[in-house]
Amino acid sequence: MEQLPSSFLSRMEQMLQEEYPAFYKSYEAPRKFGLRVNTNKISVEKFLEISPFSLTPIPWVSNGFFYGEEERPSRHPYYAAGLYYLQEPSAMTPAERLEITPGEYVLDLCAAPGGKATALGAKLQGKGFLVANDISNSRAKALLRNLELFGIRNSMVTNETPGRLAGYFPEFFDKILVDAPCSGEGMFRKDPDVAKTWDETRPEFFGKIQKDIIANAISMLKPGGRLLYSTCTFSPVENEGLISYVLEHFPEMKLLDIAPYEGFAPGYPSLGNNDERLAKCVRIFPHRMDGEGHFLALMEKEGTLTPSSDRPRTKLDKISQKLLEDFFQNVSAPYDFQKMEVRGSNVYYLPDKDTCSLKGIKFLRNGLFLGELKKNRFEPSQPFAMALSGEDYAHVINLSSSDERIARYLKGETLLLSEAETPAQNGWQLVCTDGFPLGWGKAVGSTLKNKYPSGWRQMG
Ligand SMILES: C[S@@+](CC[C@H](N)C(=O)[O-])C[C@H]1O[C@@H](n2cnc3c(N)ncnc32)[C@H](O)[C@@H]1O
Repeated sequence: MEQLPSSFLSRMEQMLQEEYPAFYKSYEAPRKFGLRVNTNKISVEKFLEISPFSLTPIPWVSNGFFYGEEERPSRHPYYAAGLYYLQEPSAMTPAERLEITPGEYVLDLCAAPGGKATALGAKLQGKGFLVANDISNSRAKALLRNLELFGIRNSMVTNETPGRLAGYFPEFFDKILVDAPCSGEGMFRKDPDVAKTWDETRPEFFGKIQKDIIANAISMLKPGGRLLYSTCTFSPVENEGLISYVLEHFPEMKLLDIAPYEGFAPGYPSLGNNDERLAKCVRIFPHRMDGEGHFLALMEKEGTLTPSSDRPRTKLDKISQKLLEDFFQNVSAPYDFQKMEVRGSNVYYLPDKDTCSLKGIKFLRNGLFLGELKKNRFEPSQPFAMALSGEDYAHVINLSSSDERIARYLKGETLLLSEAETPAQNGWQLVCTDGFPLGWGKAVGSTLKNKYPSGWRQMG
């Protein structure tokens, strides 16, 4: 274990008192590795039937599993098929404890690289609207990739400050997750570099940013809507202190109980403004359960929730409609042409949401990028392949996950098909592994031209 900052340790000793030796000792234990099943693509039961990994359930997360350090799930074809996300177990808790009903409008305000946004998107099951925002452009790109890999089709990825975003979405969302930038004290075991860059001023520094973020988040929450605030740090000012600020300045916000787990510890009223309600918050400590460290507070805004609507409202020109109809003859999944929008030559499938002006908003993607209209044809995109299931497209090349050609496909190589695999008709093929889409290929006889985009390829 790296040397931990002494002022951090003495603060933890004061906070934990007789529990402190167990907390300190937990840093000698190896870190825990977690995998979260993408229920947008596969049920937990079905995944367990096909999983090649040795998995143990994470008891407080319905679709989360521990895996051993020796396993390499990021190298398996199922990773490229978007069947799971690799995530530190305690970091799975915030999205798990924010209940989502398909059809709701959901915001993940500090979303990159998407550990929690992918979970929220999966819970929406393709219905409603997810805005996944991050202030950092480079991190927002990684966020978009993860949402695409997960096959989330009803999301918008924005790259805004919370203040500007609030101007577009006043009292708009049913649910909001604020997984705030923080001093990261819960990451010291997982990532020793965080401990090296930490200093005593970090909690105060982040505390100020968090106040601005939460105030804007509250303004975007519908009356009756729910907001979950989380951090991966132990410092009081960023946790109970921040929630005390909310209770004092936003009387319309009340704290709710969080679905219990025996390893959770309650928030400490004495570390905030002594308001007893702070005990409804949850603290995750590494000596009490198999997670690195987190803080959660679930709040509701006074009022009655009004349902979100889902009006489709686009109209395609005749030529685009014809080219899309030709391609979609082979797609059995229900895609509604009234939700397709052409921008330049690109075609997008828009999320189910009410019309509101988004003029000037900085975004990377609104809806699912379906593909491109060329002169006399439609070319499907990689994110579209990831949003389909193996049964959704008429022409499939299905390779076993143990087939050596999968690694070559993911590197962008042309593949040779056996006689039995060669399709009767040339053209677009959905390349799958064990029935789960990886991307597109184009068959010309027994040759499968590779359409896996260069930006998605795996090197080495
Ligand atoms: C804890 S990380 C989010 C992790 C993410 N929720 C996940 O599960 O993968 C916090 C994020 O907040 C972003 N951030 C930093 N300052 C911000 C600000 N002032 N407003 C909004 N987001 C901010 C960072 O770029 C970072 O991606």
